[in-house]
Amino acid sequence: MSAQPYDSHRLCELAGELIVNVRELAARGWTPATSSNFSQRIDERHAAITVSGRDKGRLREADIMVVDLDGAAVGSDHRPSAETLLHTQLYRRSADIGCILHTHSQHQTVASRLFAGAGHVRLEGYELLKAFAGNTTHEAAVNVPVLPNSQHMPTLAAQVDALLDRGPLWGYLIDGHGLYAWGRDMAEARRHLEAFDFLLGCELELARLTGSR
Ligand SMILES: CSCCC(=O)C(=O)COP(=O)(O)O
Ligand SMILES: [Zn+2]
Repeated sequence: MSAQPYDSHRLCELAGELIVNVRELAARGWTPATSSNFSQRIDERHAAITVSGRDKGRLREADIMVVDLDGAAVGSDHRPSAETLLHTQLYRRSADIGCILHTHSQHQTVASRLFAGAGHVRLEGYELLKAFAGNTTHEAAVNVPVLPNSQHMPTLAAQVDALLDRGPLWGYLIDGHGLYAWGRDMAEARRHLEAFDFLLGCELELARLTGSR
């Protein structure tokens, strides 16, 4: 029997962390109807990712599989997330990215619709902007890009690559779809995801109260 081409202890640890965190996010209603996908980097060539179509609220070890950074399944007959390329492109692009969280919360989805025309949501003046790694002041604005939705992952991946060429990025929205957020590890990715969701909720509420959109 050939050994796995990755550290299986590390996979076990990462899978356990994914299960706990994904279930918590699902309990908030951020992963409706089997939507959303989640991954963690195992090493420079492999990532653990959710199997396509699984109920993220009941995630268990069998719902997590390994892919290489081209998105091909490693040692599994399951189909990885339909959006695997959006994960692997980020792992390929930066060795600093260790965890990627994609959710479909109502804030994320409604904000993506409302701001699709503008192409981004400008987050400015919030103390919580300091939640984003490297942001030391509430004075720095963060633009969350909104990409047109597509079922063609290479099209989306090319747009994300172009955004990354322009400067630091912690996440992006896809119109009518949801949010991708990432970080060095689960804790940082989750902090970014939660900050985005909260701040998008603030923008929606402000738009409602002021009738500005
Ligand atoms: C029913 S949700 C449609 C697909 C999607 O957007 C998603 O996040 C889940 O896809 P996966 O293949 O990762 O289950
Ligand atoms: Zn999705």
